[in-house]
Amino acid sequence: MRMLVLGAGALGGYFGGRLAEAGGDVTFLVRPRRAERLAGQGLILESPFGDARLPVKTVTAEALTPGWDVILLTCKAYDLEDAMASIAPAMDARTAILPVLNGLSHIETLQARFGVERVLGGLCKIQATLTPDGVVKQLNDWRWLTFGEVAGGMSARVAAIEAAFAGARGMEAKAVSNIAQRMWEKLVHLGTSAVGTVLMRANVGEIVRGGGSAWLQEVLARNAAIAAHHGHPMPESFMAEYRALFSEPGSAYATSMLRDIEAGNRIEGEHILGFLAEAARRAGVETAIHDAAALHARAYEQRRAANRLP
Ligand SMILES: NC(=O)C1=CN([C@@H]2O[C@H](COP(=O)(O)OP(=O)(O)OC[C@H]3O[C@@H](n4cnc5c(N)ncnc54)[C@H](OP(=O)(O)O)[C@@H]3O)[C@@H](O)[C@H]2O)C=CC1
Ligand SMILES: CC(C)(CO)C(=O)C(=O)O
Repeated sequence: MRMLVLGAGALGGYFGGRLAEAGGDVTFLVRPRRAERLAGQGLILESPFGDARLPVKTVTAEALTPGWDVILLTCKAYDLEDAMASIAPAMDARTAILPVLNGLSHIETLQARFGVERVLGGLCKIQATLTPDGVVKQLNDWRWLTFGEVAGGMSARVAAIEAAFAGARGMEAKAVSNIAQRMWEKLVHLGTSAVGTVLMRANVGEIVRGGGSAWLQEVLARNAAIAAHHGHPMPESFMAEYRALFSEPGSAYATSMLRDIEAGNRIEGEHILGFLAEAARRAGVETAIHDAAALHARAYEQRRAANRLP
């Protein structure tokens, strides 16, 4: 299976790197600065499952030609337009796009551009980051890449992707028959942790130790109500797992959005927090907390644009 990975950041670097390490046919579609760094130092992974420094194949957008089975799309939501323009020359009738972005609305955007049949659903449960010196760091043992046909059911192509990743260490890739439901579950999970950690500028343990466990549970309940209104009720087993996750006083759990804020980077505020606030309004769920989180993200972006970050 020929895989093109757009982006060699936290997720692209980690999952693409693990597949390359296992002998998979992987090429990274990167911008010139990252291409230069990868050529110089290789792709460096630091992970509880074993570190690696790998020579990897790269290509830049101008040199891209068709002939890929899968494009693993790992950009941030604010780069989606540019990423779609970059992958367009790679697309042909056999190519499936597997996006791992958080959120939901990118699926329709990709379908509108490339056709419904070209786009898979996908999500990741992992905590990883790209350090300023170009190292992909996995921060704990979360390692799951989950994907499937947006319309539901299994297919030869998603089974083939699962098989391609089978030998890769430090990750578990799974094809599922209900990816739409699973993406809503991820949004409820991420929505709770992003609203919580971004509004409080603290990790889950710090919020809980500060007396915020009940508040996090309320955010979780509201996100579940939003998902239910949109046709995706959360199973009780899911709620039990995340009620426990959001009550742990010792937890160091934080989101990629909080890490980006702390590093002064752009964030996916509208794509995740703005989307959730709007979805809450449509669902008739009390919106005050979601509105505050979305506003907080917008105010952060304003401050960043004004060059006034500490
Ligand atoms: N990090 C995490 O722990 C998790 C992240 N996610 C989600 O996964 C998605 C990706 O996040 P993450 O991996 O952290 O992001 P990163 O910023 O670490 O990586 C994204 C990469 O995409 C590259 N990119 C963007 N546009 C293009 C383009 N047109 N051509 C080539 N490369 C491009 C960027 O390259 P450049 O360096 O050139 O800008 C960047 O390196 C997000 O939606 C995030 O919310 C989900 C679960 C966990
Ligand atoms: C929910 C979480 C923390 C884990 O995958 C995530 O998606 C993120 O940090 O962006």
